[in-house]
Amino acid sequence: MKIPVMILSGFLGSGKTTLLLRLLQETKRLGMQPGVLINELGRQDVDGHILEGFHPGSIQKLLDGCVCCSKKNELAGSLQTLLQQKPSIVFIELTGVANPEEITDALTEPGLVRSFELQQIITVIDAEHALDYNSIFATDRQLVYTLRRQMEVADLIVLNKTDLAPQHQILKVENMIRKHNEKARILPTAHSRMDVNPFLQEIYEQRKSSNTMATPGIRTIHIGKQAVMERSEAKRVPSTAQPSHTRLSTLCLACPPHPSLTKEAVERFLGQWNKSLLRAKGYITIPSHQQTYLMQLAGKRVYWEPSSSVKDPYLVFIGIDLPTEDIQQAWNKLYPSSLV
Ligand SMILES: Nc1nc2c(ncn2[C@@H]2O[C@H](COP(=O)(O)OP(=O)(O)OP(=O)(O)O)[C@@H](O)[C@H]2O)c(=O)[nH]1
Repeated sequence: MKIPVMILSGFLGSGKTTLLLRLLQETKRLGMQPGVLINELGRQDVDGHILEGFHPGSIQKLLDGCVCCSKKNELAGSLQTLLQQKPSIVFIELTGVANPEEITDALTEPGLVRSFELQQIITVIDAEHALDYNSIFATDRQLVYTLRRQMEVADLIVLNKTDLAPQHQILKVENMIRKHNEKARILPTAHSRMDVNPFLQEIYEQRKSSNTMATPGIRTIHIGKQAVMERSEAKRVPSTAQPSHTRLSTLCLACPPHPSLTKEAVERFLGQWNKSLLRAKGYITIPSHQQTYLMQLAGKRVYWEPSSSVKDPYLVFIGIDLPTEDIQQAWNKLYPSSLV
């Protein structure tokens, strides 16, 4: 029986990892064995740390590039490694700038098609910021194209961060999504909180009975109480896909503890680069609190979450035309590591 694959797509910071955690909690509850493939643009792995404790050994990481372009050749190897763990389901969390159809294409290649079967593409949309992206990225047509494809090829759209957007804005985002995808169910959520059991229960039952019910080209998707039959090939567009991004770059800053490192100072530093900075995340130890935090800049918001300490704290920046050298120099000036 082929291993079902669930792809999680959606722009940077929309809530993919938050949803992945929910899916993993439910797979654990059902006693299923998940395999996870995480792809991150930065060299340092932030999401992998967040998932620590979940099924160690069954997480593969592809760092420092996007699996739909520069890391594409490594996708098959990572999936083959996961295969050795005999997972009952595989989740692939894409980078925020990945075009999911590139991965669906890769899954149909000879080395993988016999082992894996695409079950579902879930795209997570940030209700607070989605409407701004078209104007923010007006000059980067490839990125606008990618964001559109993320919506168009989705089977389910999780409209997340509804706690941060007024109702009239949520309706506008729904209309925008509908223009790009007439069929997919749109599920408004906060903190990617949704009932993931129906997705997994069906797979669990299928694998228990090893009963291949699927008619070729048709799959049954259960969302909540609704079951939708649809022809999968209708949405699978063969590779006219383009690489998903052009001007994106990443930077990793080392953050050894420094006496003047405070949350406020870090937020001021992030604000300095807000023209080009799209996302930042990483681990920082604040000496005055004697505490390490997972810091996340997503959209215009900064989140601080207490975390267990990490060996070498770091921050990953992701942005368009990011002035990486200027940022590095400014950081070194503020926090020379020799002062540690
Ligand atoms: N207020 C609010 N915060 C959220 C919600 N969902 C996620 N967050 C926070 O937003 C930040 C980014 O969430 P992630 O789940 O890491 O987003 P992501 O899509 O995986 O991000 P990338 O992997 O960088 O693309 C985290 O600090 C989350 O706690 C939500 O619905 N409401």
